[in-house]
Amino acid sequence: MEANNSQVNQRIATIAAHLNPSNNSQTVGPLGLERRDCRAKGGSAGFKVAILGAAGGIGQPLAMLMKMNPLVSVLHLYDVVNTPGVTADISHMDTGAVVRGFLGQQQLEEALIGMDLVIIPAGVPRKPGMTRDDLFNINAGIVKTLCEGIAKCCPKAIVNLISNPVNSTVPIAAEVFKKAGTFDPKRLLGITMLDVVRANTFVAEVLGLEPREVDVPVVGGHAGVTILPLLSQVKPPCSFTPKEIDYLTDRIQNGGTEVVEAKAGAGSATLSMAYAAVKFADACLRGLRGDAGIVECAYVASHVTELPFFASKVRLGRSGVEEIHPLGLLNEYERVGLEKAKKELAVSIQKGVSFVNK
Ligand SMILES: NC(=O)c1ccc[n+]([C@@H]2O[C@H](COP(=O)([O-])OP(=O)(O)OC[C@H]3O[C@@H](n4cnc5c(N)ncnc54)[C@H](O)[C@@H]3O)[C@@H](O)[C@H]2O)c1
Ligand SMILES: O=C(O)C[C@H](O)C(=O)O
Repeated sequence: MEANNSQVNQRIATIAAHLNPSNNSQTVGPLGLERRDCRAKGGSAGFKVAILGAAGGIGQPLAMLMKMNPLVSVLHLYDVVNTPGVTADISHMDTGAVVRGFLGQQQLEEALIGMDLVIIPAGVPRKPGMTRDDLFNINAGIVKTLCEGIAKCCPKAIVNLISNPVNSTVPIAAEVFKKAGTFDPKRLLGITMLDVVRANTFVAEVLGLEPREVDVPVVGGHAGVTILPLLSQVKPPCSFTPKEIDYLTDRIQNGGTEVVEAKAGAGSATLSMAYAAVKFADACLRGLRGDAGIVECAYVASHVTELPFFASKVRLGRSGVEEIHPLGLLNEYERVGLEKAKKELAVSIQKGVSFVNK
Protein backbone atom coordinates (compact mmCIF):
# COMPACT_ATOMS: atom_id res chain seq x y z
CA MET A 1 0.00 0.00 0.00
CA GLU A 2 1.36 3.42 -0.96
CA ALA A 3 1.74 6.09 1.73
CA ASN A 4 -0.36 9.28 1.38
CA ASN A 5 1.24 12.73 1.30
CA SER A 6 0.89 13.45 4.99
CA GLN A 7 2.40 10.06 5.88
CA VAL A 8 5.31 10.78 3.52
CA ASN A 9 5.80 14.24 5.04
CA GLN A 10 5.72 12.73 8.52
CA ARG A 11 8.39 10.19 7.55
CA ILE A 12 10.57 12.89 6.00
CA ALA A 13 10.22 15.00 9.15
CA THR A 14 11.19 12.01 11.28
CA ILE A 15 14.24 11.26 9.15
CA ALA A 16 15.24 14.96 9.13
CA ALA A 17 15.01 15.06 12.93
CA HIS A 18 17.09 11.91 13.05
CA LEU A 19 19.84 13.46 10.95
CA ASN A 20 19.73 17.02 12.29
CA PRO A 21 23.40 17.85 12.74
CA SER A 22 22.60 20.53 15.31
CA ASN A 23 21.24 17.74 17.51
CA ASN A 24 24.75 16.58 18.16
CA SER A 25 23.96 14.44 21.14
CA GLN A 26 21.97 12.22 18.73
CA THR A 27 19.63 10.66 21.22
CA VAL A 28 16.21 10.82 19.53
CA GLY A 29 15.65 8.31 16.77
CA PRO A 30 12.73 7.29 14.55
CA LEU A 31 9.53 6.10 16.24
CA GLY A 32 10.41 8.21 19.29
CA LEU A 33 12.85 5.60 20.58
CA GLU A 34 16.09 6.65 22.17
CA ARG A 35 18.43 6.39 19.22
CA ARG A 36 21.16 4.75 21.27
CA ASP A 37 18.69 2.17 22.56
CA CYS A 38 17.28 1.24 19.19
CA ARG A 39 20.76 1.22 17.61
CA ALA A 40 22.25 -0.75 20.45
CA LYS A 41 19.77 -3.58 19.91
CA GLY A 42 21.52 -4.41 16.65
CA GLY A 43 24.94 -3.96 18.21
CA SER A 44 27.41 -6.84 18.33
CA ALA A 45 29.50 -8.10 21.23
CA GLY A 46 32.96 -6.62 21.04
CA PHE A 47 35.19 -3.76 22.07
CA LYS A 48 34.54 -0.07 22.55
CA VAL A 49 36.80 2.11 20.44
CA ALA A 50 37.16 5.91 20.33
CA ILE A 51 38.82 7.87 17.53
CA LEU A 52 40.04 11.35 18.55
CA GLY A 53 40.43 13.53 15.46
CA ALA A 54 37.78 11.47 13.69
CA ALA A 55 36.76 14.13 11.17
CA GLY A 56 40.25 14.55 9.71
CA GLY A 57 42.04 13.15 6.69
CA ILE A 58 43.07 10.02 8.60
CA GLY A 59 40.12 10.05 11.00
CA GLN A 60 37.38 9.64 8.39
CA PRO A 61 38.68 6.58 6.51
CA LEU A 62 39.87 5.16 9.84
CA ALA A 63 36.35 5.53 11.24
CA MET A 64 34.92 3.86 8.15
CA LEU A 65 37.31 0.92 8.39
CA MET A 66 36.77 0.51 12.14
CA LYS A 67 33.00 0.45 11.54
CA MET A 68 33.68 -2.56 9.30
CA ASN A 69 35.65 -4.38 11.99
CA PRO A 70 33.56 -7.15 13.58
CA LEU A 71 35.55 -6.88 16.83
CA VAL A 72 34.16 -3.36 17.41
CA SER A 73 30.77 -3.04 19.13
CA VAL A 74 30.81 0.69 19.89
CA LEU A 75 32.63 3.37 17.92
CA HIS A 76 32.94 6.88 19.37
CA LEU A 77 33.95 9.62 16.92
CA TYR A 78 35.38 12.74 18.57
CA ASP A 79 36.72 15.90 16.95
CA VAL A 80 36.59 19.66 17.44
CA VAL A 81 34.77 20.01 14.07
CA ASN A 82 32.39 18.13 11.77
CA THR A 83 31.68 14.98 13.79
CA PRO A 84 27.86 15.19 13.39
CA GLY A 85 28.17 14.78 9.62
CA VAL A 86 30.84 12.10 9.73
CA THR A 87 28.87 10.21 12.39
CA ALA A 88 25.58 10.37 10.47
CA ASP A 89 27.35 9.15 7.34
CA ILE A 90 29.29 6.26 8.93
CA SER A 91 26.32 5.19 11.08
CA HIS A 92 24.40 4.14 7.95
CA MET A 93 26.86 1.35 7.17
CA ASP A 94 25.12 -1.97 7.80
CA THR A 95 27.74 -3.38 10.15
CA GLY A 96 27.34 -4.16 13.85
CA ALA A 97 29.20 -1.33 15.59
CA VAL A 98 27.05 1.38 17.18
CA VAL A 99 28.44 4.79 16.16
CA ARG A 100 28.20 7.91 18.32
CA GLY A 101 29.55 11.39 17.57
CA PHE A 102 31.06 13.88 20.03
CA LEU A 103 31.89 17.48 19.17
CA GLY A 104 34.23 19.82 21.01
CA GLN A 105 36.15 19.80 24.25
CA GLN A 106 33.00 19.79 26.39
CA GLN A 107 32.11 16.32 24.99
CA LEU A 108 35.59 14.78 25.26
CA GLU A 109 34.94 13.04 28.55
CA GLU A 110 31.66 11.56 27.37
CA ALA A 111 33.46 10.27 24.27
CA LEU A 112 36.09 8.51 26.39
CA ILE A 113 34.15 6.91 29.23
CA GLY A 114 34.29 3.10 29.07
CA MET A 115 36.59 2.84 26.03
CA ASP A 116 38.83 -0.22 25.55
CA LEU A 117 40.92 1.31 22.77
CA VAL A 118 41.54 4.98 21.94
CA ILE A 119 43.10 5.85 18.59
CA ILE A 120 44.50 9.40 18.24
CA PRO A 121 45.05 10.95 14.81
CA ALA A 122 44.22 14.49 16.08
CA GLY A 123 46.54 17.30 15.09
CA VAL A 124 47.98 19.17 12.15
CA PRO A 125 49.79 17.41 9.26
CA ARG A 126 52.97 18.49 7.45
CA LYS A 127 53.26 20.67 4.37
CA PRO A 128 56.18 20.42 1.91
CA GLY A 129 59.43 21.64 3.44
CA MET A 130 58.41 20.83 7.03
CA THR A 131 59.78 18.13 9.31
CA ARG A 132 57.50 16.19 11.64
CA ASP A 133 59.17 18.04 14.52
CA ASP A 134 57.85 21.32 13.05
CA LEU A 135 54.40 20.08 14.13
CA PHE A 136 55.46 19.84 17.78
CA ASN A 137 54.31 23.31 18.87
CA ILE A 138 50.69 22.66 17.86
CA ASN A 139 50.34 18.91 18.30
CA ALA A 140 52.07 18.60 21.69
CA GLY A 141 49.32 20.61 23.37
CA ILE A 142 46.55 18.71 21.56
CA VAL A 143 47.97 15.33 22.60
CA LYS A 144 48.49 16.52 26.19
CA THR A 145 44.84 17.61 26.53
CA LEU A 146 43.48 14.43 24.98
CA CYS A 147 45.66 12.24 27.21
CA GLU A 148 44.50 14.13 30.31
CA GLY A 149 40.99 13.13 29.27
CA ILE A 150 42.04 9.50 28.83
CA ALA A 151 43.74 9.45 32.25
CA LYS A 152 40.52 10.70 33.80
CA CYS A 153 37.87 8.74 31.87
CA CYS A 154 39.40 5.48 30.59
CA PRO A 155 42.77 4.99 32.31
CA LYS A 156 42.83 1.29 31.40
CA ALA A 157 42.30 1.84 27.67
CA ILE A 158 44.94 0.86 25.15
CA VAL A 159 46.14 4.05 23.42
CA ASN A 160 47.27 4.04 19.77
CA LEU A 161 48.99 7.39 19.17
CA ILE A 162 49.29 8.53 15.55
CA SER A 163 49.74 12.33 15.93
CA ASN A 164 53.18 13.58 14.93
CA PRO A 165 55.91 13.91 15.90
CA VAL A 166 55.31 10.40 17.31
CA ASN A 167 58.89 10.28 18.66
CA SER A 168 57.89 13.12 21.05
CA THR A 169 54.11 12.73 21.43
CA VAL A 170 54.42 9.26 22.97
CA PRO A 171 56.76 10.57 25.70
CA ILE A 172 54.29 13.45 26.21
CA ALA A 173 51.44 10.96 26.70
CA ALA A 174 53.56 8.91 29.11
CA GLU A 175 54.38 11.98 31.22
CA VAL A 176 50.71 13.01 31.34
CA PHE A 177 49.73 9.51 32.49
CA LYS A 178 52.57 9.43 35.04
CA LYS A 179 51.38 12.74 36.51
CA ALA A 180 47.86 11.33 36.76
CA GLY A 181 49.17 8.10 38.34
CA THR A 182 47.72 5.98 35.52
CA PHE A 183 50.78 5.22 33.36
CA ASP A 184 50.90 1.62 32.20
CA PRO A 185 53.71 1.19 29.64
CA LYS A 186 51.92 -1.85 28.22
CA ARG A 187 48.99 0.28 27.12
CA LEU A 188 50.67 3.18 25.31
CA LEU A 189 51.73 2.49 21.73
CA GLY A 190 53.05 4.94 19.15
CA ILE A 191 51.94 3.91 15.67
CA THR A 192 54.83 3.13 13.32
CA MET A 193 52.81 0.60 11.32
CA LEU A 194 52.83 2.79 8.22
CA ASP A 195 56.62 2.39 8.05
CA VAL A 196 56.16 -1.39 8.09
CA VAL A 197 53.37 -1.23 5.48
CA ARG A 198 55.60 0.89 3.22
CA ALA A 199 58.62 -1.33 3.81
CA ASN A 200 56.61 -4.45 2.91
CA THR A 201 55.37 -2.75 -0.27
CA PHE A 202 58.75 -1.44 -1.45
CA VAL A 203 60.62 -4.64 -0.60
CA ALA A 204 57.98 -6.77 -2.34
CA GLU A 205 58.36 -4.56 -5.42
CA VAL A 206 62.12 -5.16 -5.51
CA LEU A 207 61.77 -8.90 -4.88
CA GLY A 208 58.83 -9.36 -7.26
CA LEU A 209 56.66 -10.80 -4.47
CA GLU A 210 53.09 -10.25 -3.30
CA PRO A 211 53.38 -7.56 -0.51
CA ARG A 212 51.24 -9.56 1.89
CA GLU A 213 53.82 -12.35 1.83
CA VAL A 214 56.57 -9.99 2.96
CA ASP A 215 57.41 -9.04 6.55
CA VAL A 216 59.97 -6.28 7.16
CA PRO A 217 60.75 -5.30 10.76
CA VAL A 218 61.12 -1.52 11.09
CA VAL A 219 62.54 -0.34 14.41
CA GLY A 220 63.68 2.91 16.08
CA GLY A 221 61.12 5.68 15.72
CA HIS A 222 58.93 7.47 13.20
CA ALA A 223 60.92 10.27 11.52
CA GLY A 224 63.75 10.30 8.99
CA VAL A 225 66.84 8.41 10.16
CA THR A 226 65.02 7.13 13.24
CA ILE A 227 63.01 4.88 10.87
CA LEU A 228 65.32 1.87 10.67
CA PRO A 229 64.26 -1.00 8.41
CA LEU A 230 66.04 -4.26 9.26
CA LEU A 231 66.48 -5.57 5.74
CA SER A 232 68.72 -8.39 6.99
CA GLN A 233 65.68 -9.81 8.83
CA VAL A 234 63.13 -9.74 5.99
CA LYS A 235 60.82 -12.71 5.73
CA PRO A 236 60.88 -14.71 3.53
CA PRO A 237 64.71 -14.77 3.86
CA CYS A 238 66.34 -12.94 0.95
CA SER A 239 69.38 -10.88 0.08
CA PHE A 240 69.81 -7.44 -1.47
CA THR A 241 72.63 -5.75 -3.36
CA PRO A 242 74.23 -2.70 -1.63
CA LYS A 243 72.44 -0.49 -4.18
CA GLU A 244 69.08 -2.07 -3.34
CA ILE A 245 69.75 -1.59 0.38
CA ASP A 246 70.51 2.12 -0.11
CA TYR A 247 67.43 2.59 -2.31
CA LEU A 248 65.09 0.72 0.06
CA THR A 249 66.38 2.35 3.25
CA ASP A 250 66.09 5.82 1.73
CA ARG A 251 62.60 5.19 0.30
CA ILE A 252 61.26 3.72 3.57
CA GLN A 253 62.76 6.55 5.65
CA ASN A 254 61.32 9.19 3.32
CA GLY A 255 57.99 7.57 2.44
CA GLY A 256 56.09 10.21 4.43
CA THR A 257 57.88 13.05 2.64
CA GLU A 258 57.18 11.39 -0.72
CA VAL A 259 53.43 11.66 0.02
CA VAL A 260 53.66 15.17 1.51
CA GLU A 261 55.40 16.41 -1.66
CA ALA A 262 52.95 14.61 -3.98
CA LYS A 263 50.01 16.16 -2.09
CA ALA A 264 51.70 19.56 -2.58
CA GLY A 265 50.30 21.36 0.45
CA ALA A 266 47.10 19.32 0.87
CA GLY A 267 48.44 17.31 3.81
CA SER A 268 50.26 14.05 4.38
CA ALA A 269 49.44 10.35 4.14
CA THR A 270 45.83 9.72 5.15
CA LEU A 271 44.51 6.67 3.28
CA SER A 272 47.55 4.42 3.69
CA MET A 273 47.76 5.66 7.30
CA ALA A 274 44.12 4.77 7.97
CA TYR A 275 44.82 1.31 6.49
CA ALA A 276 47.92 0.92 8.69
CA ALA A 277 46.12 2.21 11.80
CA VAL A 278 43.28 -0.26 11.31
CA LYS A 279 45.71 -3.12 10.75
CA PHE A 280 47.39 -2.19 14.03
CA ALA A 281 44.17 -1.54 15.96
CA ASP A 282 42.80 -4.89 14.81
CA ALA A 283 45.98 -6.57 16.14
CA CYS A 284 45.46 -4.80 19.50
CA LEU A 285 41.82 -5.94 19.65
CA ARG A 286 42.72 -9.53 18.77
CA GLY A 287 45.33 -9.36 21.55
CA LEU A 288 42.72 -8.03 23.99
CA ARG A 289 40.44 -10.92 22.97
CA GLY A 290 43.21 -13.34 23.95
CA ASP A 291 44.44 -14.46 20.52
CA ALA A 292 47.96 -15.89 20.67
CA GLY A 293 51.09 -14.96 18.70
CA ILE A 294 50.19 -11.41 17.64
CA VAL A 295 53.40 -9.55 16.92
CA GLU A 296 53.66 -6.08 15.34
CA CYS A 297 56.15 -3.20 15.42
CA ALA A 298 55.30 -0.21 17.64
CA TYR A 299 57.02 2.66 19.45
CA VAL A 300 56.75 1.87 23.15
CA ALA A 301 58.42 2.32 26.54
CA SER A 302 61.28 -0.09 26.15
CA HIS A 303 64.52 -1.55 27.53
CA VAL A 304 65.68 -2.83 24.12
CA THR A 305 68.20 0.06 23.99
CA GLU A 306 69.35 2.58 26.60
CA LEU A 307 66.56 4.94 25.44
CA PRO A 308 63.27 5.01 27.38
CA PHE A 309 61.22 4.65 24.17
CA PHE A 310 61.99 2.65 21.07
CA ALA A 311 60.07 0.96 18.26
CA SER A 312 60.54 -2.75 17.81
CA LYS A 313 58.48 -5.89 17.44
CA VAL A 314 56.08 -6.35 20.36
CA ARG A 315 53.74 -9.19 21.26
CA LEU A 316 50.20 -7.98 21.92
CA GLY A 317 47.86 -9.63 24.40
CA ARG A 318 45.09 -9.12 26.93
CA SER A 319 47.00 -6.35 28.74
CA GLY A 320 48.47 -4.66 25.67
CA VAL A 321 52.23 -5.05 25.09
CA GLU A 322 53.05 -8.37 26.76
CA GLU A 323 56.56 -8.82 25.42
CA ILE A 324 59.10 -6.61 23.67
CA HIS A 325 61.26 -8.53 21.23
CA PRO A 326 64.99 -7.82 21.13
CA LEU A 327 66.35 -6.34 17.91
CA GLY A 328 68.07 -9.55 16.86
CA LEU A 329 71.29 -9.74 14.91
CA LEU A 330 72.07 -6.52 13.00
CA ASN A 331 74.58 -6.19 10.16
CA GLU A 332 77.15 -3.37 10.03
CA TYR A 333 74.89 -1.14 7.87
CA GLU A 334 72.07 -1.49 10.41
CA ARG A 335 74.39 -0.94 13.40
CA VAL A 336 75.49 2.40 11.91
CA GLY A 337 71.84 3.27 11.25
CA LEU A 338 70.94 2.36 14.82
CA GLU A 339 73.49 4.78 16.28
CA LYS A 340 72.15 7.63 14.08
CA ALA A 341 68.58 6.77 15.03
CA LYS A 342 69.32 6.71 18.76
CA LYS A 343 71.06 10.09 18.64
CA GLU A 344 68.03 11.80 17.09
CA LEU A 345 65.51 9.86 19.17
CA ALA A 346 67.15 10.89 22.46
CA VAL A 347 66.58 14.57 21.61
CA SER A 348 62.96 14.04 20.52
CA ILE A 349 62.14 12.03 23.64
CA GLN A 350 63.64 14.67 25.93
CA LYS A 351 61.70 17.38 24.11
CA GLY A 352 58.42 15.56 24.82
CA VAL A 353 59.26 14.92 28.47
CA SER A 354 60.30 18.56 29.03
CA PHE A 355 57.10 19.84 27.42
CA VAL A 356 54.96 18.27 30.15
CA ASN A 357 57.34 19.04 33.02
CA LYS A 358 58.20 22.65 32.11
N1 LIG B 1 52.08 7.99 12.81
C1 LIG B 1 52.03 8.04 11.50
O1 LIG B 1 52.55 7.16 10.81
C2 LIG B 1 51.30 9.16 10.83
C3 LIG B 1 50.95 9.05 9.47
C4 LIG B 1 50.25 10.08 8.86
C5 LIG B 1 49.91 11.22 9.59
N2 LIG B 1 50.27 11.30 10.90
C6 LIG B 1 49.89 12.46 11.72
O2 LIG B 1 48.51 12.38 12.05
C7 LIG B 1 48.00 13.69 12.34
C8 LIG B 1 46.68 13.91 11.62
O3 LIG B 1 46.86 13.91 10.23
P1 LIG B 1 45.62 14.19 9.24
O4 LIG B 1 46.15 14.10 7.86
O5 LIG B 1 44.45 13.36 9.64
O6 LIG B 1 45.32 15.72 9.60
P2 LIG B 1 43.94 16.51 9.37
O7 LIG B 1 44.23 17.94 9.57
O8 LIG B 1 43.30 16.09 8.11
O9 LIG B 1 43.02 15.98 10.55
C9 LIG B 1 43.32 16.21 11.89
C10 LIG B 1 42.04 16.30 12.66
O10 LIG B 1 42.37 16.56 14.02
C11 LIG B 1 41.38 17.43 14.51
N3 LIG B 1 41.81 18.11 15.72
C12 LIG B 1 42.60 19.21 15.83
N4 LIG B 1 42.71 19.53 17.14
C13 LIG B 1 41.99 18.63 17.83
C14 LIG B 1 41.72 18.45 19.21
N5 LIG B 1 42.21 19.26 20.13
N6 LIG B 1 40.94 17.40 19.58
C15 LIG B 1 40.45 16.56 18.63
N7 LIG B 1 40.66 16.69 17.32
C16 LIG B 1 41.43 17.72 16.94
C17 LIG B 1 41.10 18.38 13.37
O11 LIG B 1 39.86 19.05 13.56
C18 LIG B 1 41.11 17.43 12.20
O12 LIG B 1 39.81 16.94 11.92
C19 LIG B 1 49.12 14.65 11.92
O13 LIG B 1 49.83 15.05 13.07
C20 LIG B 1 50.01 13.80 11.03
O14 LIG B 1 51.33 14.25 10.98
C21 LIG B 1 50.95 10.30 11.53
O1 LIG C 1 55.13 12.24 6.81
C1 LIG C 1 54.27 12.72 7.54
O2 LIG C 1 54.31 13.89 7.93
C2 LIG C 1 53.08 11.90 7.93
C3 LIG C 1 53.45 10.54 8.45
O3 LIG C 1 54.31 10.59 9.53
C4 LIG C 1 53.95 9.62 7.37
O4 LIG C 1 54.93 8.91 7.62
O5 LIG C 1 53.34 9.57 6.30
